[in-house]
Amino acid sequence: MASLSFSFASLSSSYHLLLPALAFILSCLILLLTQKPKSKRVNLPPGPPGWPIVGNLFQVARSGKPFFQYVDDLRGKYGPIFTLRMGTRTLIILTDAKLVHEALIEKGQIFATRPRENPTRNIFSSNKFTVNAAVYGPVWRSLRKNMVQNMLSSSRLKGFRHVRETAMETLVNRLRAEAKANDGAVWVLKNARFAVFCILLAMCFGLEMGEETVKKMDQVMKKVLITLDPRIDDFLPILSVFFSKQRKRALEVRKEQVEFIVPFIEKRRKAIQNPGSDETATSFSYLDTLFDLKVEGRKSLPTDPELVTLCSEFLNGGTDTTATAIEWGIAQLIANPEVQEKLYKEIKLTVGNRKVDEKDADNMPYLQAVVKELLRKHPPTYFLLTHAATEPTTLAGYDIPTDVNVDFFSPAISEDPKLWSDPEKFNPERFVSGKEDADITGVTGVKMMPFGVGRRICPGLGMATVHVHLMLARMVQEFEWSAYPPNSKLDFSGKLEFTVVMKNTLRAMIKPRD
Ligand code: HEM
Repeated sequence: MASLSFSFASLSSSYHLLLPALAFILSCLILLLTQKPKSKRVNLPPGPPGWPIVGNLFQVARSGKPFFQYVDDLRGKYGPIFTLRMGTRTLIILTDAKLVHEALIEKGQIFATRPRENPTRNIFSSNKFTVNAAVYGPVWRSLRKNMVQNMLSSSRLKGFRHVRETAMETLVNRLRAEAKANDGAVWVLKNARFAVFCILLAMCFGLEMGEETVKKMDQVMKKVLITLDPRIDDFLPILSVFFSKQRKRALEVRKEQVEFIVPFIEKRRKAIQNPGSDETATSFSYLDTLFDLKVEGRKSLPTDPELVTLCSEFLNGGTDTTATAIEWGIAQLIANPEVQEKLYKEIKLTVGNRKVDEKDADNMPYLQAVVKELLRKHPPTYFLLTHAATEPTTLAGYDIPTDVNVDFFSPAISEDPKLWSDPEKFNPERFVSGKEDADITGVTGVKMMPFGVGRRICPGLGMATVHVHLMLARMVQEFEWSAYPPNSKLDFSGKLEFTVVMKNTLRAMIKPRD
């Protein structure tokens, strides 16, 4: 889930702000130089030399490269663990599977917390009152346990089967209608996103919602994500005086989010207080588990704004991540028609003429291999997964203080030639033969980490897997996918938004199967 990591996407565009701020920074530098040196030197991992106060911010901004590219280039020079100083923030970046295992599995408890947040994020996380943002401790345990046991366990998931079935029908119908109106061409991400958003909305609020409400809800969520994009003053808080307009804007967006979502919370509350009174209400929802949730160490129940935050986390956690996986998946099936054909044959052989059901995935080893390869090659949140240490510790002989971000750069692992044969190639066969299998939870060894590993591993892993298998299988069962414009070559470069999406949003041709 990308709200978990900094996107840095807008950093280069803030470059012009750095120069006028320089004078301000220099005066602070004088102050800094007059300070006494600290008694004990900390032995941090190596990294590019930076300037006082701003650290490596200038280099990153001036490089003109996307931040993930910049990080990727550094690992060639500094090895599997290195340090970047982004203003007042220190990032220690890990790019090696063994080190990830040491940090997140062997020393899992130490690296299970999150670093301090910037003020904007604190507003939208109700001061760290979400599973993702909570520091490792009682609040995190209570929220995570509730989400996993009451919503994401396999028995709970089964209860929402009808929601997924309806969403799949809607998806197929929308694709058919869009293709009919556009000579066979459809947008992939947008349609996949809509389908999964509808599923999560129904699970979250337990209310049937019309298309217009769904769209409005989506707009509100997107506005929040844009507001959360990091700004230069997140790294140089002394510049925050220049960003009062943006701070005011963040408060306005939060107000809009709360005012839009609270009426749905009230509607659901009334529906469960008076069963049968609301015909749009379904039998169970995430909200039902939150109304009376007793959180360890807190006397009060969650407030309405906190419920808004928790619902938003549920929706955001699973929407873009899953839709992004589908976009890359369809792109790979187009680029590798033999894989698409083999998958279609497996679907035909397994289900005959009826529609694919989510249980069918258990009997489709090739579908499972395609999805695993897809998550290896294109982990949707492949950028930095951000953790922090609960106590000072060491990794690879270097000191890891508690006030630094410990970031995991997962593509370096899932494309490591020491771990994978021909890692650049999209090749589901590697998983069919069993020669190159990988434990996706990382417990027995880390080779890929699309859902993270260790105590903070994505709690939605099971649900996300069901969604990706089902959606991909249905989309291939119903349609033959090819490039748009016909015979054109796909560009597989990515760009960092909330997740790592295709740089050129995928539009594809579909032909209904017989
Ligand atoms: C393909 C889909 C998904 C992908 C690739 C994905 C990926 C991730 C990743 C990489 C993390 C960070 C792990 C870490 O910090 O080490 C994470 C955390 C999280 N994800 Fe997902 N996720 C997906 C779907 C979902 C779904 C469907 C939900 C729930 C509705 C969800 C809820 C969360 C939450 C709450 C966390 C925070 C966990 C914590 O801090 O304890 N995710 N996810």
